[in-house]
Amino acid sequence: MGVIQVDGLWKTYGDITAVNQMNFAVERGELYGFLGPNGAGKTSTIRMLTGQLQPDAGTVRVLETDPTATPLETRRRVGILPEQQSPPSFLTPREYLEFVGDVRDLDSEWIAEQTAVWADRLGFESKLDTLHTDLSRGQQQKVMITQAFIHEPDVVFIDEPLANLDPLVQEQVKRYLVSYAAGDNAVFVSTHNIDVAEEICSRVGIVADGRIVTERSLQSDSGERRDESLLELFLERVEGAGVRDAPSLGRIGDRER
Ligand SMILES: Nc1ncnc2c1ncn2[C@@H]1O[C@H](COP(=O)(O)OP(=O)(O)OP(=O)(O)O)[C@@H](O)[C@H]1O
Repeated sequence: MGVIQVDGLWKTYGDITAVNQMNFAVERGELYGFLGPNGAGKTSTIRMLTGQLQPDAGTVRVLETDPTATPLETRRRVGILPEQQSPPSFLTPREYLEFVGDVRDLDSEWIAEQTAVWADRLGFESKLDTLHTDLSRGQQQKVMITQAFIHEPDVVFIDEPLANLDPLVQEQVKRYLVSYAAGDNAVFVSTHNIDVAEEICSRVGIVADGRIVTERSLQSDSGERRDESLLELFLERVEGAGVRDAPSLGRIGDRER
């Protein structure tokens, strides 16, 4: 069984089927990219994997916990960087990371040390005692990345990890994600950035209309990365699934062929 195991997952909102018989598994050591057009069901899936949303059917296991039955246990053991979320405006990064450490029962000295390590790594030392409301979007994203990793979880879920980051920090974060997964952890990244997925992911699942339409390993057996374009595969599979929200993809794909 994978550290993330999804079988027959199903979620509807009224008449809309957001997740439709989704199946996949992620193993330790993988940096798994979850790719799909707008409305494909990625956020709904992540929310069910992290105990924030109840499925209508199917089973989900994360580190052998059941996030639908014991969401707090799952959330204690994983890191989560949700889509477009900011740290609380009325706290500073130091206060917020202390709070995160408290919630996770971590030693306060250790959290203080880790806060310094992460502030140095991502370059927000000078902002540690500034209210989040006075930080830029990118500086807030650095704090959100820190809270997802600070307790060294075995599994991390990240929605658009590089949003708002400058190119230098993007490179650092990409390298960190690769090395973190390689350290016998699993990193699950939802992104629209196909180039980044192709660069850092060891495997991707392409989602369309609420299900995985294809999976691809991005490393050959010899460990070399493959030559075929992930963008081409994405366009072909998403169009093949007849996705409602992607009417212009054919034109983009035709131009590139
Ligand atoms: N709370 C909700 N109520 C009703 N419909 C919803 C709700 N949340 C999502 N949906 C619908 O479910 C479908 C899947 O949405 P979801 O947010 O999971 O997609 P996504 O792949 O994360 O999209 P994006 O890439 O645009 O963030 C969409 O059609 C969306 O409109």
